[in-house]
Amino acid sequence: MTDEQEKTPAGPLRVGVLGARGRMGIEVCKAVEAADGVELVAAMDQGDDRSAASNAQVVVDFTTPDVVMDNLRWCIDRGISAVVGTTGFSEQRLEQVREWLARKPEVGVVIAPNFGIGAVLMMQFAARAARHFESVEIIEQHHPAKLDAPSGTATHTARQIARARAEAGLGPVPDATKDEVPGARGAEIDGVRVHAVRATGLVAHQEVLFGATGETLTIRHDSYDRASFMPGVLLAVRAVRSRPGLTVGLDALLD
Ligand SMILES: NC(=O)C1=CN([C@@H]2O[C@H](COP(=O)(O)OP(=O)(O)OC[C@H]3O[C@@H](n4cnc5c(N)ncnc54)[C@H](OP(=O)(O)O)[C@@H]3O)[C@@H](O)[C@H]2O)C=CC1
Ligand SMILES: O=C(O)C1=N[C@H](C(=O)O)C[C@H](O)C1
Repeated sequence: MTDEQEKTPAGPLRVGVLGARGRMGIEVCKAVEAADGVELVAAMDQGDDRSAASNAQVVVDFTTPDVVMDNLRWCIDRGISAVVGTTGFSEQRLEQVREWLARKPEVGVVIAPNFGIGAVLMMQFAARAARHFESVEIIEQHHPAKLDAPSGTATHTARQIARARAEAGLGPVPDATKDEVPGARGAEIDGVRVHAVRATGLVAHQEVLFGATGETLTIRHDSYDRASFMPGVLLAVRAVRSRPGLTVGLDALLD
């Protein structure tokens, strides 16, 4: 992209997609092609030459946790903003992205564990409920082709709940059970139990179960179709260049 082209006003926002032949990538390409004010300029998958996306102003990444960091570095080095749905972002990875961005202060990156508006609200409601209940467990349910467990959404939810519990001064979740079979009580993320279910027919679902004396509260979200993620993806694509630095989650974009 020459300086002259970059200065040219108006024109649709040029979007590239990485992971374009995957389940999410296919939906994203369709959504970008159908949306106003954005143009799909590159649809790249495994084995394609990524440099075809060099003229994009925003790259959307739905690939795999093992390649996403390399893709992000590539985008940031070229001054391309990025919207990332790929999972696997530990605190260390987020810190690494912040370091790369410090050298390119004009670039924006949005990394969201879930682009479903309902899912974002489900996580917010769970964080809000957390301080009122001594017990909490997360049950995430996905299609069996999903590569990672627990889901990025469940991990993010668990961390937010743990933070809210700590701020409220709650101790550990009560649990006298001894695992007779390893894994019977699920995984533990920051002290919150997370159970991952995989079954044909599912897309992406999560329940957060809270318990207190004499009552339970269940907060549940279901994505029945990957189209459910597209309003959030397009929102981030349109907003990312006006949000330099790293934005984690869609919350700030929905306010
Ligand atoms: N944040 C959100 O709202 C959502 C996040 N996700 C996450 O998005 C990711 C993708 O999910 P999904 O679409 O179901 O997975 P898929 O496996 O269907 O798609 C991933 C695609 O990325 C391709 N790929 C692998 N390496 C590269 C590379 N280096 N460059 C470009 N493309 C590459 C894969 O190719 P190949 O198959 O040949 O390896 C595949 O086509 C997962 O981490 C998932 O958890 C999913 C749904 C919603
Ligand atoms: O792989 C998926 O399908 C999904 N991945 C994301 C996650 O791990 O949370 C988002 C959504 O749950 C679908």
